[in-house]
Amino acid sequence: MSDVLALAGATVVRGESTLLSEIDWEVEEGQRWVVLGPNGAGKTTLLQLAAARMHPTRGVVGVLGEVLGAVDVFDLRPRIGLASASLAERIPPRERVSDVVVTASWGVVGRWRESYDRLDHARAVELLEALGAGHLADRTYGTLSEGERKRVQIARALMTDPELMLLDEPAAGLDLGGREDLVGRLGQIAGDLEAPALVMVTHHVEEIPPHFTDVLLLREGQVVAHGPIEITLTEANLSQTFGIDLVLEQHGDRWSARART
Ligand SMILES: Nc1ncnc2c1ncn2[C@@H]1O[C@H](COP(=O)(O)OP(=O)(O)OP(=O)(O)O)[C@@H](O)[C@H]1O
Repeated sequence: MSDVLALAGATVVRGESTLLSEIDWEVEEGQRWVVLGPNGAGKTTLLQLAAARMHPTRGVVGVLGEVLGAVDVFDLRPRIGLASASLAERIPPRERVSDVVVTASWGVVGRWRESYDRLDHARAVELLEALGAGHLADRTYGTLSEGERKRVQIARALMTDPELMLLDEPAAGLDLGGREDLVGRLGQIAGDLEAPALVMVTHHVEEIPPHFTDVLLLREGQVVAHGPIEITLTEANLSQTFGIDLVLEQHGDRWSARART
């Protein structure tokens, strides 16, 4: 199995609820995917499967050539960069920003080992600089604004030089300037041929960065459509996904949507 992600009939059931139903999805090297869908569609659950942090109830989930259930997930997880709100909540507010980034190489949150390689520290600062957050390296995480925290989380997710990078609503809670800054930076990462395969979850087409290649539209745990953005992100598909008649517009390499009036 050479795909970055290969899901076949992936289904997640909790109690009476089916969170994901029969998902077939393949992500290949070099692809940059956006996962779009309304609240409760199952986007975070899908990302949890991709992050090897959840197993499917039924079906097969392949991650970086390994099948979940037949691999030690602790070997797999360092190969995956994940930035999510639930992970961010676990970062101690008093942690120094450069430590928040560098501890990713140990797969831990919170600095509990004293000896990090100097090279790790240099890389952490380099990544922070690439995200426009180099000047924050010596601050404590709890003192940062939401936008600054998002940039630190992304630097942290890149720290292990992952083969797959997963971003769960990276622009949530940002003001317009912060969102545009982050979308621009994510666009730069997406345009870098050396960057890992990317999967970004969002509710808003306005947050799709330039250079993203593919989209998966999810509604009530089921795939509405998936494939190259240019042919899959249509008014009809988006309207079906959100259950509302939408006008979708493309402006160069960005998108916007609003209800049809
Ligand atoms: N352990 C659980 N038991 C039952 N239902 C659950 C469980 N975890 C999640 N759900 C439900 O599964 C559905 C999908 O949740 P998920 O967080 O994946 O959606 P989402 O698309 O990421 O939503 P949002 O955009 O609001 O973050 C939701 O209706 C949620 O309430």
